[in-house]
Amino acid sequence: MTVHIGAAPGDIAETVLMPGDPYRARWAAETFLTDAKLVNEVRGMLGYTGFWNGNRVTIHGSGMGMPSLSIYANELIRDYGAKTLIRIGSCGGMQPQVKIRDVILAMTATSLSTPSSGIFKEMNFAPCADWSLLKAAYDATADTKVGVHVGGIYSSDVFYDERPDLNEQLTRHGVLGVEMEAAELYNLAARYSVRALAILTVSDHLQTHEALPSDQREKSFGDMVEIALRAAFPNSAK
Ligand SMILES: O=P(O)(O)O[C@H]1O[C@H](CO)[C@@H](O)[C@H]1O
Ligand SMILES: O=c1cc[nH]c(=O)[nH]1
Repeated sequence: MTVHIGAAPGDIAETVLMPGDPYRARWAAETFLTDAKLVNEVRGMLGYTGFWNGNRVTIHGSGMGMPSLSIYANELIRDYGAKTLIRIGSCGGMQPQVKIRDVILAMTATSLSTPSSGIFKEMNFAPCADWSLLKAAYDATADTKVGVHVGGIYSSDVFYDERPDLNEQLTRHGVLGVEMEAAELYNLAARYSVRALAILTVSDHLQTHEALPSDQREKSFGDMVEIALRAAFPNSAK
């Protein structure tokens, strides 16, 4: 047990899928895993461990924002031995070719600040995805019908943004979408020599102002979960 995770030692798999929303964790575990067991519910942050095609996997919420993600990712890596962490999140589209429900594989994540900014100080560290996971995820999209984009995203500290000028510059520089956790996940993965990738489904669009309702953000992102599982276990027969 840690301060924020009630799981017993050994209850967490080496591969962890991390949605921001704990109810998305429950939905994904119930939909994709066999023998899924609830291993954490401290503060309502649900975590489940079960099997996908015989492979042991945990699906655990991160909460919203990098400070929250940092707590869970630190404890999962340092106390429970997680080795592969894949964020399965929602994001806002920032380019015209990025459509609602498309999937983004985040190669890198720009940020204004992260919980690691205090360590990096004046350095502009470039957090990036694990190449083997990114490639496996891209390969896994070959059979999907959803639109897929690979590139940079923006990890914002805020959802209600008062700096439209920043979004303008990010869009101008090809950033595909905005969310709130990936940059710190990539920082922590680099620090502790584990693998990380953020896979995001576009839930709303900053230019068209289309938006999916919250129940669909919780329960309808099956393509993304399937891509994440196939990326984590590329040799597993489907
Ligand atoms: O859908 P999740 O994974 O929570 O991700 C996105 O949604 C939340 C904001 O609504 C933030 O956590 C953002 O990163
Ligand atoms: O952080 C987020 C997540 C989804 N959509 C957004 O616009 N921002």
